[in-house]
Amino acid sequence: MTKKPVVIGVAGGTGSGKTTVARELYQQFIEKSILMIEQDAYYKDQSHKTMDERIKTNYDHPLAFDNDLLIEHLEQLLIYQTIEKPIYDYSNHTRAKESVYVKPKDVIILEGILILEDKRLRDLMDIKLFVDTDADIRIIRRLVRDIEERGRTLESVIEQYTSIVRPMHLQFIEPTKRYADIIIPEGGQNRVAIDLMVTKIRTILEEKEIL
Ligand SMILES: Nc1ncnc2c1ncn2[C@@H]1O[C@H](COP(=O)(O)OP(=O)(O)O)[C@@H](O)[C@H]1O
Ligand SMILES: Nc1ccn([C@@H]2O[C@H](COP(=O)(O)O)[C@@H](O)[C@H]2O)c(=O)n1
Repeated sequence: MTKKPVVIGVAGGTGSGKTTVARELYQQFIEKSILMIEQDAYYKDQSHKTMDERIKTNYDHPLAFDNDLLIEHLEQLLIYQTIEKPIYDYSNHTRAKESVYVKPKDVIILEGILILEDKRLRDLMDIKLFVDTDADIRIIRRLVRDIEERGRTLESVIEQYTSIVRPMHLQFIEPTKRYADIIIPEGGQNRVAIDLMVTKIRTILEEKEIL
């Protein structure tokens, strides 16, 4: 059997705890061979647009992402080739000038709001997770995070959430829950779900004779 990395998708709405879950899983396999890819790194480059145009962009629509590049990179990682992953700059709403070389590993964690929306991406995943957290908790978490880490104001987060993030979540993100193999309520604090996932990933790796 030809060796092939295991791909685990972690989807869910903004602030649901996707990154926290993905990092928990990452930590469990850090001694082995694991890497993490954030769909956010594949937001389309907007360096040719004005700041005003960038601020007004809908970042919660499937078309905001360069999934072609993301798929190309996943396919390279699946045949154990190194990729040059873009770095996203949330403060400037575009790709940073720098990128990062990512070496292939046996386990790939792919995390992002719309990773289950694109069938081509779903077809590349061995396990699909959806982190399910109530909208009130998600917006509180997002408010704090976007102000502390993404250079936003209270007013801008509220305006973006009500006009774009919420309706796009209902239209595009929530419906992808149906594609998940496992739905994880409350994310990173859900020890039972994390432990189950770790056991499952180990089994897959053993079956593939990777561990
Ligand atoms: N279970 C939790 N309890 C409290 N805060 C949390 C929890 N999970 C995540 N957070 C915090 O909420 C914010 C968003 O979490 P994150 O994992 O980045 O979500 P996502 O990647 O889905 O947007 C972060 O600041 C994180 O530290
Ligand atoms: N320039 C940008 C790009 C994205 N966003 C928001 O990020 C959210 C996705 O990231 P999470 O870590 O929260 O899953 C998404 O809801 C976009 O609205 C942004 O605000 N600005």
